[in-house]
This record gives sequence, structure tokens and C-alpha cells, in this order.
Amino acid sequence: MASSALWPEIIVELTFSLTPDLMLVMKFGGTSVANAGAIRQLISIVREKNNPRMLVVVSAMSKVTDLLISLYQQAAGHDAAYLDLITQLEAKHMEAIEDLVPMSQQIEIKGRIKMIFRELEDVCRGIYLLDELSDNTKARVMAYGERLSSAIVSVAFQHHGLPNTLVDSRDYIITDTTYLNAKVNLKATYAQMQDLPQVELIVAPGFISRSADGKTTVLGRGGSDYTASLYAAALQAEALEIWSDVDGMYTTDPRKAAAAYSIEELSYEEAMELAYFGAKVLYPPTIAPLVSAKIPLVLKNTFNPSHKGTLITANPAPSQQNVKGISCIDHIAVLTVSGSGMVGVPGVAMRLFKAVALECINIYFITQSSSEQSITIGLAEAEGEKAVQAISQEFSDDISQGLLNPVSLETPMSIVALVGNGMIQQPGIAGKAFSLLGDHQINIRAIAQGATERIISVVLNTNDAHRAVNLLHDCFFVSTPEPSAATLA
Ligand SMILES: Nc1ncnc2c1ncn2[C@@H]1O[C@H](COP(=O)(O)OP(=O)(O)O)[C@@H](O)[C@H]1O
Ligand SMILES: N[C@@H](CC(=O)OP(=O)(O)O)C(=O)O
Repeated sequence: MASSALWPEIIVELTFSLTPDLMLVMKFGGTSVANAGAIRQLISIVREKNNPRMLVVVSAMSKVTDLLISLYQQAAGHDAAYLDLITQLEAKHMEAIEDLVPMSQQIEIKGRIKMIFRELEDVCRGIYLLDELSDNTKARVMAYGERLSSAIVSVAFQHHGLPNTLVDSRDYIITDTTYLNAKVNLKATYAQMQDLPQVELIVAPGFISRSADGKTTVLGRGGSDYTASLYAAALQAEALEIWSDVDGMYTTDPRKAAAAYSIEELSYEEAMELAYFGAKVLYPPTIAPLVSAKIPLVLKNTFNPSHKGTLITANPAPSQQNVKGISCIDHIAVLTVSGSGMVGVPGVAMRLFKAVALECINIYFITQSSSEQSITIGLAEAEGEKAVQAISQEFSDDISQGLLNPVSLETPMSIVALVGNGMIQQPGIAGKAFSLLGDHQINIRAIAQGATERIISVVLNTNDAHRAVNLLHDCFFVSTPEPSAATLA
């Protein structure tokens, strides 16, 4: 009779053997397919897996999506240099093929890639000649990046002993017609995904999708993570692995704080908050499909695969850290509606949010002064002016009668967020953070604590953001918080 200590292994073994077709979904981001060397690393990682069924989602080669955006902007701006950019992009992809595939086997894939580039050239010529650049066209051009990279990775797998089937995610992910940030129709998508080929290895492009009327859409910048979690949820995968160029989710952006280090485990909610407030390593909508399907997510480093990365699940191991991570999101605008005419007048907030909602503007935070004399909202800087116009229009009578002040807009602002389940019911963390910033002459423009207490966010001038992140990181994560050079900068 096996001892109880063995039971978990036996149960896992039994479960696995009962469901032999458990799928592993892996997603490799732009840095992991940046060039032939990165793709060879990706291949070695996939080849070492022994899962009976795998689905690999890939993003466009690093920076290619940005270049495709420049491409359609140049074409729309009647800048004939767009043709040079297409030549540059084609050479980049051909170089990867020549480095990955034996010369004798290059003809077919090169022919396919050339056809895709001729199609891209025709679309750009249309933009150039017709002066047409709708969101539909922008999405169509942006989608070429993943179409190209997935075709190249599929052929590279083939020639490195990994037979596979290349699919087009536009055949499986059905969305609305918000072309550049498409909303996924989960029911239709999960139903479509049941028709995926029953093969050992599938390669799929991330980021791209299709509206019900057949137009190409994209899931928003960084959206390949979400592509992968949709596949994982629809196929009830045993796990989702997201591979990038860092050892998982760090205590803050390692580019902003040298002392940042990889977090071992996070809850779904903590990961979602950290991602929402700036941790670019994970695209925020990625988490939701995994939560309902109870699928663990592991963030790994393509260039350091032996590092265990970050495990994200419903019940992470208990941690001594009350604050698990610090995120920062820049390019925020702070918009304020204020005036004595607001006090005691019901419906002001509803009118404010309706005006913003009609413009499809996302709100990052809301704060209201206790005197009810002002409401402040945080939104993306790029949507600031549109929001000011919409709200000024909504309250034009109140403003002209002097009941409300003209709508104010402050930029550039940043949101710095402290995230951690351990903050719940833990008094003193907010006070410690605020006094630390105050002691270093950093003005806090607004404070927002989520209803769950799992997050405390402060709004401050972007010029102070880098110092604030390092101060807070030194305070909550560095045992001997000697201010780092960045902090003192
Ligand atoms: N809290 C964080 N933890 C880890 N990486 C972060 C965090 N915040 C921002 N980043 C940045 O996210 C980058 C990885 O995301 P991304 O550039 O999208 O990779 P990929 O293109 O491979 O998907 C890292 O290089 C890192 O600089
Ligand atoms: N290539 C798309 C989608 C994406 O998710 O890319 P990455 O995995 O490199 O963040 C973008 O740049 O937005």
C-alpha cells in the first residue's frame, strides 16, 4: 500500500494517464522569435517537452508590429518610402528562413512568404492610392506579422524533427468589429476551437482574429498572450506557458529597478492587477479564460529556460511578502470635474461616466473629494482631449452658469500600484508608502484603493515615477534599503 506521501504523485500519474490527450499550450512572444537564433532556442524548448499534444502560439518577430504600423502610416501619408520598408521587412524574414531551413528546402516557404509580401504590397498600394486608412485596414496590415512568423516557425519545426500543422487563428477566434482591440465572442470561439486538428503539434499565430463578417481584427497590442489563453481554455489544457525574455513576473519592471527579482508564485488576481497597471510581460485579458478553466499559467524565460519562472494559480503558496509587486503605467491623464454646483446634486457622476462611456474611453481610476466638490478620473493620455470635449459638452450649461469650473486635464501623469493579497487586512502599508514618497518630496496627485484592498495606486507626475518606483521597491523588497543610485537620481 503506497504511503500517503506518495498519493499525490500516484493521483497525478493516474489523472494524466486517464486523460492522455492533455494539451500543453505555449506562447512565445516577439523577443522569442526575434531572429533565427531565438527561434532555434524556441525549438529546443518545445522539443524537450514530452506532452502528447502541444499548441504553440507565436507573436510577430520583435518590432515587426511597430514596423507594420509605420508602414501603413507612411502609405497613408503618401510617403513612397513605404516600399523600402516592405523590402526591409521581406529581407528580415527571408534571412531567418535561410538561417533555419536547408537551402534545398527553402523554395516552398520562400514562395509562400513572397506571396504574403506581395499581398501586403497590394494592400499598402491601396492605402497609398485611395488615401484610405480605416481601423479595418490597420488591423489587416498589423496581422501580417504573426502570419509571417507562424509560417516560418512551422517550417523550422518541420526541419528540426517536429512535424506540425499550421493553423490560422482567424479561423478560430471570432470577435466584434472593434478592429484594433477586438472583443472576443467566447462562445463562438470555443465552439470553433473544437474543430482544431487532432495532431501532436499545432502552430498558431497570436494577436489575430476575425469578425463575424469575415474581416481581420486584432486583440490589442500584446494580445498574443490572450490568444494563447483562449486556446488553453477551449482545449482544457493542463497548463499555459508564456515565454518572453525575463524570468517571469518580477517585483517590478526590471528595466526600471535593477533590484527587481522574479516572483515565485502569484494568484490570478495579483497577476491581473500587476499586468493591468503596467507589467508588460503579461497582457491583462489573458487571465480571465484561465480562471474559469482553473488552468495554471507559468511565465518563463526563453533565454534562461532552466529558471522556474513565475507560477500563477488560484491558490499560490503563502508568502511573507504583503506587497507582491509594484507596477507603473505611464502616459496617463488626470481629468477633474469640480465646482460648488456639484455639492448635493445627484447624477453628476452618472452624467460624467455616461459621457465617457459613449466615447468608449477606458477609465483607470476614479476618486471623489469628500466634500463632493470634485470628481477626478484617470485615463490614457491619448484620450484626454476627447474626454474633455465630451464632458464639457455634457456639462456646458453648468459651466456657462458658473456652477462648474471648466474641465481640467493634467498630463503627463503616471500610476504606481502596490499589489499583494497580503495587503488585505494589513494596516499601515498605505501610510508607509505615502509617507515615504512625501519624505522624498514626491507629490501624490490622487490615491485609489481597489475595493479588494489587494491594490493601492497613487497618481503622480511622470517625472517622479521612476524615483517613486525605486523608493517603494527599496522599501518593500530590498532587505537593507540603501537607496539605489536610480532612487537618488
Ligand atoms: N513586473 C514585470 N515583470 C517582468 N517583466 C516586466 C515587468 N514589467 C514590465 N516588464 C517588461 O516586460 C518585458 C517582457 O514583455 P514583452 O516585451 O511583451 O515580451 P515578449 O515580446 O517576449 O512577449 C520585459 O522585458 C520587461 O522589461
Ligand atoms: N505582435 C503583437 C502581439 C503581441 O502580443 O506581441 P508580443 O508577444 O511580442 O508582446 C504586438 O506587438 O502587440
